[in-house]
Amino acid sequence: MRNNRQRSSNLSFAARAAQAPRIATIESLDQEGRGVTHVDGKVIFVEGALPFEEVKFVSHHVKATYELATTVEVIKPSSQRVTPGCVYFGTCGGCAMQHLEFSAQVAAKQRMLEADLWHIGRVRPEKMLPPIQGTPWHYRHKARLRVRYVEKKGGVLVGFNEKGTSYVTHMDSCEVLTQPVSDLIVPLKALIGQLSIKQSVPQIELAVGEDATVLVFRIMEALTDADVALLQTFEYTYGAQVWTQTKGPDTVKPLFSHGDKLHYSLPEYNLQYPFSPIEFTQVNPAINRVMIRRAMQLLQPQAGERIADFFCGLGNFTLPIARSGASVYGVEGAQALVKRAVENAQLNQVSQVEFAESDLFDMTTESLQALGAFDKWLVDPPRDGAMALMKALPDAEDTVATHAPTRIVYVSCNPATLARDAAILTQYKGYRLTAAGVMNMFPHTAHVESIALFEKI
Ligand SMILES: C[S@@+](CC[C@H](N)C(=O)[O-])C[C@H]1O[C@@H](n2cnc3c(N)ncnc32)[C@H](O)[C@@H]1O
Ligand code: SF4
Repeated sequence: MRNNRQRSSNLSFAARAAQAPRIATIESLDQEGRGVTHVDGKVIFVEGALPFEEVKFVSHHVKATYELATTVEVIKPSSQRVTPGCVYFGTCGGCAMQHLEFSAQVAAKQRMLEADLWHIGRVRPEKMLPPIQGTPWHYRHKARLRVRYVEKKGGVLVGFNEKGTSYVTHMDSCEVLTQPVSDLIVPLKALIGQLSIKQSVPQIELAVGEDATVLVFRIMEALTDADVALLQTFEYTYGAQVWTQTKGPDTVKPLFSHGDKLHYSLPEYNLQYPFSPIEFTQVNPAINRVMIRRAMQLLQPQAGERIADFFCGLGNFTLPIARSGASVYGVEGAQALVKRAVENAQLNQVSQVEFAESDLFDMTTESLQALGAFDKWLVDPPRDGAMALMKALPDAEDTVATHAPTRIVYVSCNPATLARDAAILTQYKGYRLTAAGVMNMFPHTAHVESIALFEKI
């Protein structure tokens, strides 16, 4: 009893001590863009601090093995520290790295990729590819904006969540959304404030195509005639199409049935991609074009080859691969995207493609063999990676199996799962990791997008 009491009073003393400002030198950046330091052997993640800086910080979460802290003063700033370009940086959870010079962000992401490949996958790429980077601002063509009616904050909030909370940021603009969409935030707040159902609009999904912008209002109650009139005036005034979603994805539809369709294009391959606002498309179309060019350079598709595009979505890589003359088999888990990919192939008159709907997390050696042999693979999985697919490949010592591709180009949005899958490929399946590199698809966030080439030994 006495010991317990003593331990709890010691703990609260430790917690109190941790809440007093302390000083430390930052060692590195973590996967979320926070500074990392160690004090008395305990790791501390310091929001707002950069490597090599001396900072004064205060902990707000004290655990036995780690602490979460916030910078209260930068005593010795990094030479790479810059003034954030957005006034909401620090409060808004949408960005994590605006205080770090842009090219240093890309270098930090490359270090994160190399660290994961080594620490998780025990593999180093034979060659690091030059990073792919584009414009740092106003690149974002897809986003989900939260909406909240908060009377005491003066009405409706429209924006991203505040960092680490479920509160909506009090914001009037955004430096990473396209400029026309950023300019819509204030009018959207005014619009929703006038709706009879202003407390029943939890989010707006936005999608920007080359000729159209669509705002999908999630609505939990029926619109009145007066609401519809207000939304129509908004669409007419600002040129952004108003769509609604009442329940599941199949209830997404335009409120007023007119206007150009959403689409993006890949001029290098003479391809057009119509898409629906809630279908997966890459958020940064400029980087997408460069990424596809890089993927083609690594894959080297040739006429006469048979190539698989796993996690193919609406055919973003499938159709450019097919333009080489190779025949391509695209596999995707979402039925709507498979349908869209088939339509896109027809629209672009690409004939030597086939698409199939399948859950690739359930892939087995037998189901992979049943697809027939492929010369090469392109793999672009979600954050969970493609472990089942990698495990389904024949083992390195299996010299009889014929379905092992000579090249695998792996596009990844999560370096940790890429590294795990790289370990399978290099340790068990007889592949070398011949090249890897980062693509700054999401500037100012800590999100690391990368591409890797595996070649059969
Ligand atoms: C990162 S996206 C890539 C899509 C496409 N390659 C592109 O560039 O637009 C990942 C895709 O994997 C699909 N997906 C997610 N889980 C899946 C699963 N278990 N089986 C098959 N596809 C899946 C998603 O629907 C999405 O289209
Ligand atoms: S997401 Fe937009 S509003 Fe939020 S910090 Fe980034 S630029 Fe600013």
